[in-house]
Amino acid sequence: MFYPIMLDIEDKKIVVIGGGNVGYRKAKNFLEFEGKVMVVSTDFSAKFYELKDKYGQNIILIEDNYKKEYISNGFLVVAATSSEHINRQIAIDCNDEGILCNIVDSLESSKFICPSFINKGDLVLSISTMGKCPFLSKRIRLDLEKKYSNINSEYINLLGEIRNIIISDYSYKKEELLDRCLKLSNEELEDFYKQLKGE
Ligand SMILES: C[C@@]1(CC(=O)O)C2=NC(=C\c3[nH]c(c(CCC(=O)O)c3CC(=O)O)Cc3[nH]c(c(CC(=O)O)c3CCC(=O)O)/C=C3\N/C(=C\2)[C@@H](CCC(=O)O)[C@]3(C)CC(=O)O)/[C@H]1CCC(=O)O
Ligand SMILES: NC(=O)c1ccc[n+]([C@@H]2O[C@H](COP(=O)([O-])OP(=O)(O)OC[C@H]3O[C@@H](n4cnc5c(N)ncnc54)[C@H](O)[C@@H]3O)[C@@H](O)[C@H]2O)c1
Repeated sequence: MFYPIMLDIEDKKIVVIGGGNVGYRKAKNFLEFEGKVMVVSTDFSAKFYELKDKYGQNIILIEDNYKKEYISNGFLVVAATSSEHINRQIAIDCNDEGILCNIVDSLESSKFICPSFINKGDLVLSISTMGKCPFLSKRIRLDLEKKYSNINSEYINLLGEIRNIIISDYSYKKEELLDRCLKLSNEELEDFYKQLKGE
């Protein structure tokens, strides 16, 4: 069973082996959450050079075949090569070293898996099917993206400010007020905030 968790990846060594489509998707997601990623691959798809331009020192590209030394002291490792054999070897090496690994072609050998997610600053929605059907995870993500398209980090911050006022001044009707907030448009929420502050 996989337990859903939010991991602090700041200043941790993250290694992705394999520079194709899947390795790209995994590396990009770590970078989006301010991780630092080393990618080891025999060759790289062109999109990796765009990541290098965007994220600079946070991504290191090593053009080489996989060797065990690359995962040494790793915190997280993703095996995303096109070779089933190499991916299995990476799983064995990670187990020997006690490193958490995600083996993209083997749920059974993975010690963590990557959910589909929507990142809206302080609101993160993640979806997993425990590996049963990633296609469904993606479909639900696309549906949720549409449904919650009005939510952005400004909206979450504003809700946070309003919640603070509600807790300190109106705690006796906290639920009722929060419920009202969630029914308001962004503009109406701004007005409500001003009203609460007495402006
Ligand atoms: C969610 C997402 C996140 C991400 O990749 O970070 C993700 N897979 C995504 C897409 C996707 N993956 C595949 C297809 C083609 C359709 C199909 O085969 O179903 C599509 C659809 C597409 O690409 O359109 C093929 C596939 N995936 C896995 C295997 C191996 C196996 O099943 O053993 C194979 C067969 C490979 C082969 O054929 O050789 C395994 C895994 N994929 C997972 C995650 C983990 C479980 C997630 C969960 O619990 O749902 C897990 C277990 C491990 C892991 O990768 O962490 C991302 C959507 C991101 C988004 O856009 O929102
Ligand atoms: N988990 C998922 O979401 C998911 C989705 C689709 C496919 N897959 C699986 O992911 C794997 C990779 O798919 P892809 O589309 O990225 O393939 P790809 O062919 O685009 O990329 C594979 C990369 O692995 C590198 N590579 C091969 N042997 C290597 C070695 N010995 N050392 C270092 N690098 C090596 C290649 O140079 C290439 O860059 C496949 O096994 C596929 O079955 C997983």
